[in-house]
Amino acid sequence: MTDTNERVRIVSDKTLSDGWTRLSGYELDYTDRNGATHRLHREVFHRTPAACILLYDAKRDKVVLVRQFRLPAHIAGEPAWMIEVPAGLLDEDHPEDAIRREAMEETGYRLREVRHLFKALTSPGSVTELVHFFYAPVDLSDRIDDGGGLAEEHEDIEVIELPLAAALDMIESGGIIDAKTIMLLQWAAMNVGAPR
Ligand SMILES: Nc1nc2c(ncn2[C@@H]2O[C@H](COP(=O)(O)OP(=O)(O)O[C@H]3O[C@H](CO)[C@@H](O)[C@H](O)[C@@H]3O)[C@@H](O)[C@H]2O)c(=O)[nH]1
Ligand SMILES: [Mg+2]
Repeated sequence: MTDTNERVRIVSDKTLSDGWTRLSGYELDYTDRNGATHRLHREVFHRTPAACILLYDAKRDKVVLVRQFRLPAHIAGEPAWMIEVPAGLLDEDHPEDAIRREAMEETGYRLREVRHLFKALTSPGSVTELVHFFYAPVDLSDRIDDGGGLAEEHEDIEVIELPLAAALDMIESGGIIDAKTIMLLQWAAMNVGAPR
């Protein structure tokens, strides 16, 4: 197998925008599978890593989800108060520490056992964002706070508890259109939920 790094030489990296997310314009020399080298221009959004989690109460057969306004969904013409699994940026923390913090801030659940499932690049053609996926079993006694997000960041997060089957149905009906949420609900259907 060819060392793919030998096929890629970054020639330059120019910052095109440096707001909440840095946008770079790269020039690179890319050698294709036939051995021909081409100078390419590619733009990359530098997002930092994130984590998300499926909270599942097996006794009640319910998943714990959050609903919040997402401007990019609004701009894309999709329903913008999106139903998602709890998620957040790592902010330099270890992924498990970060997801415990985010679960508490957004849902008020204090997690006991947390399982790392897998990681995924959410949009690898243009964005560096790597998301760590977690699962935690919960029950009602773990909910020690209201959640709702951080007031100082103007987070306005509603906690929604749904039967797993109802959440799965919302994927098909278009009520849930967030990719990481769809992935975790489908993982649950395959691994922990009651057979449908
Ligand atoms: N989008 C955006 N958010 C901003 C900005 N400035 C500040 N924020 C704030 O940054 C915070 C991020 O909250 P987190 O809970 O850490 O992240 P998240 O928004 O839930 O992000 C997760 O889900 C996204 C959508 O799937 C992912 O894109 C993201 O990587 C992560 O997984 C929010 O309070 C948001 O208001 C901005 O310019 N743009
Ligand atoms: Mg969040």
